[in-house]
Amino acid sequence: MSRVGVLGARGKVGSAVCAAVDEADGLTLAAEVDVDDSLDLLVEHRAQAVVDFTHPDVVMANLEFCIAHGIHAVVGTTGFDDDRLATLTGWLDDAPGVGVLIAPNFSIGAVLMMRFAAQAAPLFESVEIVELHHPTKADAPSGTAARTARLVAEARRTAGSAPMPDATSTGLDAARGADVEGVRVHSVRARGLVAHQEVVFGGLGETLTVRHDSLDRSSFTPGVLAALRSVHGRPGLTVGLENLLDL
Ligand SMILES: NC(=O)C1=CN([C@@H]2O[C@H](COP(=O)(O)OP(=O)(O)OC[C@H]3O[C@@H](n4cnc5c(N)ncnc54)[C@H](OP(=O)(O)O)[C@@H]3O)[C@@H](O)[C@H]2O)C=CC1
Ligand SMILES: O=C(O)C1=N[C@H](C(=O)O)C[C@H](O)C1
Repeated sequence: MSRVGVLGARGKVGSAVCAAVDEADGLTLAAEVDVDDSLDLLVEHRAQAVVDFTHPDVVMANLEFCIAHGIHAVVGTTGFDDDRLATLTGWLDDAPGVGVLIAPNFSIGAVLMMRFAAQAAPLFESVEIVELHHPTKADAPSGTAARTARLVAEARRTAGSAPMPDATSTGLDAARGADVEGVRVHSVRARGLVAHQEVVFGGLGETLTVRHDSLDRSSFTPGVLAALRSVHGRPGLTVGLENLLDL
């Protein structure tokens, strides 16, 4: 039986996670923490693991506290670059036995979308990513899109792919999207959307579009519960839900 604290408990995903933990066998919802609540609640309520769906600006301070107090963490909050991951690894080196699992996306469909995109990447001349989200999202591009772009870029580098064709020589700033390791990423924000992504591949006389849609935030909770059930057995840093799946 693991006692779970949820950080960002009143947020869009955090509230869905609280409900899922509350109903899950073998997990107890021990603490619900949101903005302006003290992290000491986690210690007072003897949380053994936390789930963090807060904000990129606060997630590092949350994790520093948890690791220092020997609390495992399952993290959905975005904003993890190489510097942040290196800092986390340093903290974890000083806290043997503590596990932190970060996933840019906890939905099974998104994990498969990233995997399929990486598989297709060396086989097409062109690839661009379009991510579409609700307008209350703080970060652009999304963590999922950034991760997909890096996986695609790595697959193309490994295969020795030629540069993508693109004759653009004039245009408005940002019209061609953000450049993530040479892969163009376009971010759409619109009311009504939840979380969606298309990876568009182009080859001679054909295109392939790999698309994933999270239609409801319940899409993230099975992955979060699976991570909670395994994080205590994975000391150190794990990045990506795919590490828990037999793909
Ligand atoms: N990896 C994944 O599968 C997914 C990741 N995400 C990511 O998760 C994060 C949260 O997303 P979402 O739920 O949509 O956002 P919300 O804004 O709906 O929820 C975040 C919650 O955290 C609260 N909060 C802010 N600061 C703190 C703090 N220091 N301690 C505790 N709680 C705090 C916010 O309060 P207030 O509003 O008052 O600031 C809010 O209630 C984002 O980074 C998002 O990109 C989202 C979906 C899936
Ligand atoms: O903010 C969101 O909503 C989401 N954030 C994550 C991201 O940035 O990739 C995961 C999913 O796209 C939903």
